[in-house]
Order: sequence, then structure tokens, then C-alpha cells
Amino acid sequence: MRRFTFSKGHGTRNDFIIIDDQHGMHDLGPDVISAICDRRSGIGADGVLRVVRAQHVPEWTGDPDLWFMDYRNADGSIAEMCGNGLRVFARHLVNEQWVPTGDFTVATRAGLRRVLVARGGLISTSLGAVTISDEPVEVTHFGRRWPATAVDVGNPHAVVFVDDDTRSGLDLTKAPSWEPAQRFPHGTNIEFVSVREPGVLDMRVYERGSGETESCGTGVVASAAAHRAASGHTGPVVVHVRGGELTVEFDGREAWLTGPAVVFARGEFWWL
Ligand SMILES: N[C@@H](CCC[C@H](N)C(=O)O)C(=O)O
Repeated sequence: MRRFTFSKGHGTRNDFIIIDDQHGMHDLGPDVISAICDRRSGIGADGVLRVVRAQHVPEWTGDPDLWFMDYRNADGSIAEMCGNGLRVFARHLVNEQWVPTGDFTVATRAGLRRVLVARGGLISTSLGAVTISDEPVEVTHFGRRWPATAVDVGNPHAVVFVDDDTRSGLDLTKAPSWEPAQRFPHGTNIEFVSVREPGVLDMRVYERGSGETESCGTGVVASAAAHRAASGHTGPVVVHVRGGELTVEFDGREAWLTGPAVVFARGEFWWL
């Protein structure tokens, strides 16, 4: 029997199981991840953050001493990036005193990401360069069809603009799909966004590998980028999600995401 310690945290109610694995000793397969993320028979979470030194990540070729965020979706699939997860990861590193409060860099599958942790308050993270595609894509759901904007934030997104009633009335217990199917060969996250006023959005999200979640940091950034491109708005964008509120600012093509992150519990689980 293998024994693991874990912490639990969330960023705007996008929740994560955090597993410390400084020396890269834990081989967490999809079966372990999906079992612990189950909200009835496991601990329950939208995803897992494995905290490991970059030198123990075979595909990492950069600075070996950085902390690497090994993110997995609730179904055990691997994703390149997680915006809310990155803030929770940073909060955990600071709480454990593995890095000092302030400005530091985290290694991720999407590359290096800068983090700014203010004393006691919000956390800002760079999510790197955001790319908007002009290739047409449509999202379909329960017989309805909308044009979407494909946005890359390190991970893939399809952003759909809808009116407020459509967004709040959607049944996201079932996955939407997209056409052409080959546009996202590895799947995508899908955001349904309505515009309150320029720079203020409401968003719901169906996440690849996790289903509907109460927030998605990269989805918020993708929505803000698509909104800027569609409207010409240039200032910060505030995005309201089911779990709270996040702010996106752009420095050229580089996006910065700011919001809360808390780590609130610690425990143990066993795996045969
Ligand atoms: N919740 C995350 C995104 C997690 C990864 C996503 N489901 C994917 O598969 O790309 C966020 O806060 O960005």
C-alpha cells in the first residue's frame, strides 16, 4: 500500500488536490488521479497539482532547480497549463516557505511562468503570449450552433459569445462539441461568455478533462483576449465566473491574471 500526503486548495472555487513530490518519487497514473478527484468516493477536485523539482521531470530541459507544476485534469489527462492552479501552486510554495513571498518563476509544460505573490492578498501570474486564431470553428450543444473563437493560452480554448439568458440557461452536465472536429485534435476547453459592458464579462466553462467547473483561469484569459479582439477594448477585463471574479491585463500579447488562491486543508490517502 502506498501512502500519500496531500493539501487541498482552490482559486475562485476551481479546486485542486496538491501532492508534494519534491524528489519525483510519485508515479501518479490516470487511475489514481481520477479516483482521488471523484467527489463521492475520493477526496474530490477539478484537478491535481503535483509539486516536483524540475530536474525530476524528464521532458523539462530548463533550469533544474525550479519548481515544476505537474497539472492533471480530474479524469487523469495531462494539460499544458492551468491558470487557477498556478496561483494555488504559488500559494502552496509560499505557505510551505519553499519560496519567499514576492516575485518568482514556476516551470510548467507551457514553459516558464512568472508569479507575483503580494503579502496576504491576491496573486498575479503571467500566462504568457495569447494567440487568437482566425480559422473558423463552431461549437454545438443540444442542437444549437454558435461561431467560436479559438484561443491558445498554452492550452486550447473555444470562446463563444452568447446573451446572458443563454449563458445562464445552458445545461453543461453534457459536453458541448465543435466543428470541424480536427480543429482541436487533443480536445478543448469551451467558454460561454456574455458581455455586461466593455471590459466586464460573465463566463461559464466546460473544461476538457474535468467537465463544468466554477472557474477556469486560462478560460478567463481566453475570453478576455477574444473580447478585446472583437470589441477593441484595451483596458483590464474583469471576468465574473460562478466561483468569483478574476482580472486580466495585457502587456502586449502577454496576459496577466490576478485573483485569490487559498490552501485550506491537509490530509493523507492510501492507494493499493
Ligand atoms: N482550470 C484550469 C485549466 C485546466 C486545464 C484544462 N482543463 C485543459 O485540459 O486544458 C485553469 O484554471 O486554467
